[in-house]
Amino acid sequence: MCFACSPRNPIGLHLRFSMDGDTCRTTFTPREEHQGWNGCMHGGLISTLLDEVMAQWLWRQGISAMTAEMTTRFSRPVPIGVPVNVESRLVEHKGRLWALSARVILPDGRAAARATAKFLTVD
Ligand SMILES: CCCCCCCCCCCCCC(=O)SCCNC(=O)CCNC(=O)[C@H](O)C(C)(C)COP(=O)(O)OP(=O)(O)OC[C@H]1O[C@@H](n2cnc3c(N)ncnc32)[C@H](O)[C@@H]1OP(=O)(O)O
Repeated sequence: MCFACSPRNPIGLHLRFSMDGDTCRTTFTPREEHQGWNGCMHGGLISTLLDEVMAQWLWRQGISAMTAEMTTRFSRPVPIGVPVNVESRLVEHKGRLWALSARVILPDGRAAARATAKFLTVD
């Protein structure tokens, strides 16, 4: 029962994804229970959004892969109650290794966080 995407996980984020050309997208509005710093979404949960949108890009191409490495830059706070768009793209693919990038975008179009990650295909 995935914490990020399962509709049956009672404490999950219940994210829903779609492909838009070569981009995987989701939206999320953080609530009080997702707070870290006062009034802002917890950074670990922002990382979850970024990790999941990249994993889902792969899943939607029929690729089962686990996150092997991820780097996140938090540029601006994500305020509680404000909807954000989250998107990912493929950067590079070599053998079992897939490199992707992702962003969390505020309603004014500015990126609040960016990540790059390496995924390895698993059986
Ligand atoms: C019904 C709906 C279902 C929905 C499902 C939605 C799915 C989405 C859910 C997703 C949830 C969200 C996502 C999550 O939360 S995924 C969960 C978080 N991630 C993990 O738990 C992963 C833990 N790690 C592992 O299990 C293993 O380390 C893996 C499987 C990743 C690799 O262990 P494995 O034993 O298989 O491979 P290897 O170690 O021999 O390495 C093989 C080669 O790769 C090279 N290498 C390794 N690492 C790196 C690196 N960082 N940069 C560059 N290269 C790297 C390495 O040098 C070697 O190269 P070479 O020596 O052969 O040349």
